[in-house]
Amino acid sequence: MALLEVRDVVVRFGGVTAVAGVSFDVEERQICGLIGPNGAGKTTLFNVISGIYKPTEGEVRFAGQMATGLPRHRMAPLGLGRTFQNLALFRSMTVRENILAGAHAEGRAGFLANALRLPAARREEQAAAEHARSLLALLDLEAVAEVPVAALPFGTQKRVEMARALISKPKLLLLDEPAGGLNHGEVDGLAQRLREVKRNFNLSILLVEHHMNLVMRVSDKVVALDFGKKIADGSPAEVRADPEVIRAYLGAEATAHAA
Ligand SMILES: Nc1ncnc2c1ncn2[C@@H]1O[C@H](COP(=O)(O)OP(=O)(O)OP(=O)(O)O)[C@@H](O)[C@H]1O
Repeated sequence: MALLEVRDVVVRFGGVTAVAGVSFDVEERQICGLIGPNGAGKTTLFNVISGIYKPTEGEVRFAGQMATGLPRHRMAPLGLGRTFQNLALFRSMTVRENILAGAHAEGRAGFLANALRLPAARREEQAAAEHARSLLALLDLEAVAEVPVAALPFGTQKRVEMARALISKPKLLLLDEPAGGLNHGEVDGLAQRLREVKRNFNLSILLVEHHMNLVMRVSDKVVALDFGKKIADGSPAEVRADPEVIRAYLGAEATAHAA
């Protein structure tokens, strides 16, 4: 059984069919890249998988459980972590505080135990602090741990967001354009970091990304969409050579040049 199963997902917005019956799987410990020209339906599908949109038809299963239509606060305990295209960090809080804020989804001790500072809550707090320390090291954030996020460059803030998503120990990490706004060197660093994160945490990653080079370098498999339909699904080499994919991208380029 695959970790994530997307089955016949359709999303309509009024008269617009943004996703027109897409199915694919993400296996355990797999990095899957979701690509496609502008308007292909990537963000819409990503929002269905992360629970922001309910599909018009079809379903998403996560670790064998139906995830479609679950309220968002029930997604993190299932093992789904995500980052956002436009960072969603607490800007006046420090890097460490932001990362720890992500640990709450994982907490089991409950509100009362936390309020009374019972031993179970204290143990959880210590474990989260320890985990935060290892994430600061892994994502090269130790030097800025006590700096408010607002004072940091965009590329560093993106690493903070990834650390915050990782502290809840997701089985599947959903990344929305992780390379967006990064410079060349930062994209190289990101490629290496994604592989390290997969190895260290034994998790799967689904990334929506415009940066083709990054997708082809880090993905174990790539799913390509065009006009809401899946046009290819395979290894990076297979998808890169797929005539439909080439046509979709060349067509998109020709349209952009004509505009
Ligand atoms: N909330 C909405 N209401 C109406 N139409 C929408 C909505 N969201 C997306 N669409 C339409 O659905 C289609 C797919 O959009 P989507 O944003 O999912 O594509 P995308 O592949 O993520 O594009 P991009 O690469 O430009 O972000 C587009 O035609 C878009 O205009």
